[in-house]
Amino acid sequence: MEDGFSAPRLFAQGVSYTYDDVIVLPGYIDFPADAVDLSTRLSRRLPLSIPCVASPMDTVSEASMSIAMAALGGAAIVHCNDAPARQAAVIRAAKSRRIPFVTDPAFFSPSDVVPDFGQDAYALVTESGNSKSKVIGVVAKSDWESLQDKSATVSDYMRPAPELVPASYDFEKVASFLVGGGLEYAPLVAEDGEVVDLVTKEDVERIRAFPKLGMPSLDSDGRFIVGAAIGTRETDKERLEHLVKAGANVVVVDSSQGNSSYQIDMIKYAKSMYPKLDVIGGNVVTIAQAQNLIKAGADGLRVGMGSGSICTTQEVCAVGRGQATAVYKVASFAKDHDVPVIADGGISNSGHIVKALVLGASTVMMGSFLAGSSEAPGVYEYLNGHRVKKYRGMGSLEAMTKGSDARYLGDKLKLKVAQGVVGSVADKGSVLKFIPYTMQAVKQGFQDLGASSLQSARDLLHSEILRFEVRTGAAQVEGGVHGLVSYEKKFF
Ligand SMILES: NC(=O)C1=CN([C@@H]2O[C@H](COP(=O)(O)OP(=O)(O)OC[C@H]3O[C@@H](n4cnc5c(N)ncnc54)[C@H](O)[C@@H]3O)[C@@H](O)[C@H]2O)C=CC1
Ligand SMILES: O=c1[nH]c(=O)c2[nH+]cn([C@@H]3O[C@H](COP(=O)(O)O)[C@@H](O)[C@H]3O)c2[nH]1
Ligand SMILES: [K+]
Repeated sequence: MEDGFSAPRLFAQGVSYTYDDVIVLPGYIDFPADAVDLSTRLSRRLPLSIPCVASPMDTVSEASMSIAMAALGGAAIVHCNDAPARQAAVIRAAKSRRIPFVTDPAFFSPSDVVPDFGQDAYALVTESGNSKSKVIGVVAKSDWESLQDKSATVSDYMRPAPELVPASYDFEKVASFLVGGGLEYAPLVAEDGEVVDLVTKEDVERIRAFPKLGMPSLDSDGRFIVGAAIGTRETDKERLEHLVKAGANVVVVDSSQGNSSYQIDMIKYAKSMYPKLDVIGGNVVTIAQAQNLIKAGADGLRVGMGSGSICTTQEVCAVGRGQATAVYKVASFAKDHDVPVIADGGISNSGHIVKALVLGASTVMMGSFLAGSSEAPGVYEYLNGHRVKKYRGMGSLEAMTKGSDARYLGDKLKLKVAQGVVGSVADKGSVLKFIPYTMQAVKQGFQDLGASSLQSARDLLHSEILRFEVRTGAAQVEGGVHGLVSYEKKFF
């Protein structure tokens, strides 16, 4: 007897469904959750060990996020709401190290007086007071605080030059260098002599308290894989050159509606200039859009229009698609061309990730899910007693105005209409902690539906063994916490 709907039948009803509308029926379990393999591809030639990608947004993805996501086995796409040289510098910073965090220490010169330590316990002293000159000592904030004579120069109370660690060392190597050597701190130094960071014993302890890191995303030189966004203007060709020189492993052509002559030309240009570079196109939500971008040479597709948490496109332009339908339709088409699909936007819990992957996506791209982390750009603020970080749409007036110098140069006379909002999200701590828990939850979801890998989920989907149903409003209420006077929702 038939039970539930197959995906083709579910998505052929003329209804735009999103993740919360659908539910996956359980399958048969004959393996432990830990055996679920979430390894995948970001684009045709770029493998990842977890299906997570950080959005190219200026409140999400810069160096710190790129490093942490690559260390976890995912990736981040550095946003392009900045001058090309600045975006390239972010890529270089991310690729200059193999540890999963950035501390961004202060640099002083020996003649400095009244140094500003910021939040740091230590700062580096170099010959000319910048990262490009030789390390000659370290100053501790505590030493400065206990100084009687505050007019002393840094050279009067600095500690001797510390032992240096090559920036190519990964976290475990740096940790054993510090701990094994009984050291308090050590500067990370690149091959060209530039000081990349200062790692302390406290950093090592903090990272060791997080779940153990899995297989990081590394390029053939053993450096972290980092992606970058570009636009579709003439000036983006020059940006692309900067990014490729900086070592970007993949570029995402970043438009809300990717099926345009502008984007098709840009994909063709990028593929002809840099044949070894994977180029991801988007955004798309239909088969016809996907077809054009694949024909132009796209190595990956970003799917989602209006599904983002900060996104007002569907309200403003009346165009878009429910995200579950969009992912299923585009992924079903793209698989026949061996083009991986990124389900972009609308992810607010691990169940959404399971649904996106089960419907054919190879990865999920997340903005709001990551924007409250310590790795996202910006500082924490307090709002009605909650610790929050700012999160804004790249189509919000604020972001458009900020990017106007770079992105909208020449468009100054055009009327700008926002397709996004500015808001804030709750502090979530480090992605190095909550992404491993999220991945464990995704593995449990895969186990419940009887899929031990992304490929096996896809086989179940296309053989129509995997069954779905639409949830009514009441079923959605039932599926959430209900009927309690009060409760606390703790994820891990
Ligand atoms: N995923 C989504 O649903 C949405 C995402 N966004 C995000 O907001 C940001 C801005 O997106 P868009 O507004 O789509 O930026 P965009 O730069 O792709 O497009 C802005 C406008 O410029 C036009 N344009 C693009 N290239 C051109 C060229 N070479 N010559 C002449 N005109 C050209 C486009 O047709 C469009 O009217 C992106 O980061 C995007 O990801 C914005 C809205 C929706
Ligand atoms: O309509 C939009 N207006 C915007 O201003 C905007 N900025 C980002 N995005 C898209 O939203 C995705 C992130 O969505 P989430 O916060 O739901 O993860 C991102 O990855 C983008 O695809 C926008 N969409
Ligand atoms: K939305």
